[in-house]
Amino acid sequence: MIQLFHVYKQYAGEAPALADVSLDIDKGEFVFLTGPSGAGKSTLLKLVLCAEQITSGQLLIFGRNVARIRDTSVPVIRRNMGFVFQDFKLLPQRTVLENVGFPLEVRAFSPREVRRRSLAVLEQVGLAGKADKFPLSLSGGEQQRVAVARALVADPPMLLADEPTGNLDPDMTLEVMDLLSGANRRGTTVLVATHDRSLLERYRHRVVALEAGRVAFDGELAPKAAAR
Ligand SMILES: Nc1ncnc2c1ncn2[C@@H]1O[C@H](COP(=O)(O)OP(=O)(O)OP(=O)(O)O)[C@@H](O)[C@H]1O
Repeated sequence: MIQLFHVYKQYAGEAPALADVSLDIDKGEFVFLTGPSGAGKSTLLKLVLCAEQITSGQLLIFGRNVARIRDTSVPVIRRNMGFVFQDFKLLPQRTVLENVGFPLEVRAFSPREVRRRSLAVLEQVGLAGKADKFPLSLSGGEQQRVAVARALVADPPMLLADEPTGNLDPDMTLEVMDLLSGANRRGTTVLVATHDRSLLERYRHRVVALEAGRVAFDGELAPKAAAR
């Protein structure tokens, strides 16, 4: 589903943000991307989201070489992805229901269908009662769940999340992780960047650890470390 071959990403600075990264993420996988601050996690997600371009190497997304992709094709690729950011990126002037329905609106679903599906996914994240509220009147955890609902509403084949639990307390963290795991069980490929080692140990998924832009580890944590 996502393949990187010897990918380098160099911003203006001297050291590359990603150096010689080769990875293969299959359909239906749940992958944690981890590593210290500055290791390149967000950069890798941005490349997959086509928000940044690789400097060299090859990146295939849904089998498509995106190094030579035209700007007009980017929305087509993104239509197959949901994303969750640490800072939520909710639209403050729109209600919770409207925020969640946004990905369906851009896909030209009828207003009735947008409402039906948005309410259903809000129910799933335990926020049906907040549908008519505005995001800023919600707690951080609730806003994050709205962001997850928005990412899931269109049932995307692929979900990307950058520190989706970074602002949450332990209970909310588990709730958000359970939502992501539920989507994965229904077939969505999930890629989550996180610093939080306890998540890696609690959820037995593939772990890709980056260090200074390079893959330092790729596999499952040893059973001893994976306290369940
Ligand atoms: N737009 C940019 N311009 C220049 N350098 C950048 C840019 N974005 C990231 N970098 C640099 O690239 C490197 C990797 O950054 P990145 O944000 O991908 O790391 P990260 O692992 O996500 O870190 P964090 O956990 O702190 O978010 C860092 O050295 C960072 O300073």
